Amino acid sequence: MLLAEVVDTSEAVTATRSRLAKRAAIAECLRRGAAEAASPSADTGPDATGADELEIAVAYLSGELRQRRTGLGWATLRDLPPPAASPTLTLHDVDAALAALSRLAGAGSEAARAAATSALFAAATRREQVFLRALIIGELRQGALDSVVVDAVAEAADLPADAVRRAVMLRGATGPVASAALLSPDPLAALAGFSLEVGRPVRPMLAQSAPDVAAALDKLPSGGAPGTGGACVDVKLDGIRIQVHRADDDVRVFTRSLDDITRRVPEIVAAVRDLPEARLVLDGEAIVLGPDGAPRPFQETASRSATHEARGGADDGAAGVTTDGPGAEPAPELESVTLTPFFFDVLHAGGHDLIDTPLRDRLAVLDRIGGRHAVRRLMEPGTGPEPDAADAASGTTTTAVVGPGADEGSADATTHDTTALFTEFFEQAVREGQEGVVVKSLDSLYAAGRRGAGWIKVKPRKTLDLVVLAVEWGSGRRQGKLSNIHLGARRPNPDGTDGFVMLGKTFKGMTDRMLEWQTERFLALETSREGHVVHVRPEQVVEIAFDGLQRSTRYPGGLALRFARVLRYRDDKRASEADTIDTVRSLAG
Ligand SMILES: Nc1ncnc2c1ncn2[C@@H]1O[C@H](COP(=O)(O)OP(=O)(O)OP(=O)(O)O)[C@@H](O)[C@H]1O
Repeated sequence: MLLAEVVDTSEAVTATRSRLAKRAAIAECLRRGAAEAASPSADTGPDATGADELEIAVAYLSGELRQRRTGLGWATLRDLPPPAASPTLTLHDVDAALAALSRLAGAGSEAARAAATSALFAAATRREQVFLRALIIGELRQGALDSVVVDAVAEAADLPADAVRRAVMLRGATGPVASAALLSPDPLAALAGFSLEVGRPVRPMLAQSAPDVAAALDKLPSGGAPGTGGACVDVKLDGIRIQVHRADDDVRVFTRSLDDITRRVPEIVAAVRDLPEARLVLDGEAIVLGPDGAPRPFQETASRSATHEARGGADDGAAGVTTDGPGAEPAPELESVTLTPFFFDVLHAGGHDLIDTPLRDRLAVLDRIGGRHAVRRLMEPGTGPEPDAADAASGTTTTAVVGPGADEGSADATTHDTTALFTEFFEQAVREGQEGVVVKSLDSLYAAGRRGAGWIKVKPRKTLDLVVLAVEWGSGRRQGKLSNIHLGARRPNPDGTDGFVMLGKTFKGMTDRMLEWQTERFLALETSREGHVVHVRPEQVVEIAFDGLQRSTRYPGGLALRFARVLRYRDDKRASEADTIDTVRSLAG
C-alpha cells in the first residue's frame, strides 16, 4: 500500500469535524488495504506483507509509529530535502526506514541518521513530507483518534464495535486485531480468539472518581441477582501501576502504558517468583516503603519508574518510557531505592482467565496467592468470606473482614454501616500517608482499557492532570531555565479532537532535577515565542495539586486554580487523557 493513500485519508480525517465522516474515511482506507493484502496476485490467501502493511496503516492512521523511538525530532526535521515529484513510497518502505533509524546507536550514528532521514524524505512528495514529519514528532498523536480507528476497523469489517474493542484491549494493540478482523476467513471467531495471554500485557482497567466515600458507594452500579451486590474498599497506593505476568520463572513487568520495565525492577520479579502460583497475571502498584512500613513520598518511587528521566534528549520524538530492549541495564541511580509490589487484582491464575469473573471471586484467588503482597482491603459487611477463612487464606492481616453479616439488621442499617466503615478506612489510610482509597463493586468484571463503573477512587487531596500550554523563562536562581508553566484543561471538540482552556500558571513544587528536565522537554515541544513566553505543543501532562478554584475574568474558562503546585509530570498519560474543563467545573461546584 502506498503511503500516499494513508496521507489522503489522514487529510480527509483532519478536514472534517464529524466523527462519522472520519470513521468512514478510515474504514475506506482499511478496506482498500485489506483488498490489496488479499489480492489474487498474492499466492494463496492474504500475504504477509499485505497483512503487515495493514498494521502499519492502522498505526499511522492512529498517529503512531511502530518504533518506540527514532532519535528524530523537530530540530532534525526542520530542514528537509526537496520533495519527490510523484508518490512511490510504500508503507513498508517507510516502516523499514524508521526501523533502521531506530537501531542506530554509537559513534557515527548522528551522520548515519542524517543521511538516512534525508534519503527517506527525498523519496517523499511534499504532502508526504508534511505528514511524515508530523507523524514522527508526534503531532498526529491524538488519543481520541485511537477509538475512531477501532470503530473504523469494525465498520470496514462489518463487525460489532464491541467485539473489536474487546479484542484490542486484550491484545493491547489495534493493528493485529485489524488484520484478524479484515483478513481472516471467520473474523468473529478470530476476534474471539484474542484472549488474555500470559506474557502479553492487556490495557489496564481504570477508575472513575468521587469526592467522598458516600458518593463513591452511590456511584457503584447496584447489584444484580439476589445474593450479589456488595462492595469493598482498597487502600489506594501512590506508586507506579504494574501488571505482572508470570510463566514459571519467566516474569515480566509492564507499566500502565504497557511498557516492559522488567529489567529495571528485579525486586518485583523476585517477589513474584516467590508467590505460590506458577502461571499468573496480577494487577497492582509498586511503591517505596520507609523502614517503618509507611509509604515514602511519590518522588522516591518516581526515581525508580524512570519515566521522565528515561526520555531521550530534547530532540527525541518518542513518547513515554522506553521499553527495555535486549541487553538494557538498569541505570545505577535507579537502584538506590527498593520497590515493593502490592496487588489489587488477578487476571489469570493457574490456567484460568479471570477477566470475566466477578471481583469477589478474583479477590478470593488473590487472597490465596498474594499473601503480604495483597493490597489492604475492607469488605462490606456480610459480603466477604468468613473472617477465619479469610485470615487463613491470606495468612496475614492485609485483608480485614469486619462487621456483622448482611442478614443482621435492615438494608438501610447495612448501607449506613458500610458508609461509616468505609469512611473510617479512608481516614485511616490518609493518616498513614496513602493517596486515598478505591471503592469497588464485588460484581464488577475486569473492564480492560476502560474507566469502569466498578472502581471509584476517592482522594482527599485535590489534584488534576492538566496539559502544559506554554512556559516562561525563569529569573534569579532560575535564570536560563524554563520555569513558570501555563496549565490547560482539555475541552473535547465534537469531532473527537481536543482543545485546551487555560486555568492558571505555576512555578511551585519543581525540584532542580525537574527544572532541568522540563527546560529540555519544553524546548523540544516549542512552537513559537512571545517575549519570555515559549509556546509548546499541548502534549505534556502534569499532575497539579491545588487548594481550590476561584472565579476569574483573566482566564477564558472563567475559573482559575488557587495555589497550584506541580506534583509530577505524567509520562504515562497522553494529553487526550487529561482532565476536562467539565471535570474542573464540577469540582468548582
Ligand atoms: N487498590 C487499588 N485499586 C485500583 N487502583 C489503584 C489501587 N491503588 C492504587 N491504584 C492506582 O490508581 C489508579 C486508578 O485511577 P485511574 O484509573 O484514574 O488512573 P490514574 O489516572 O493514573 O489515577 P491517579 O492519577 O489518581 O493515580 C490506577 O491506575 C492505579 O495505578
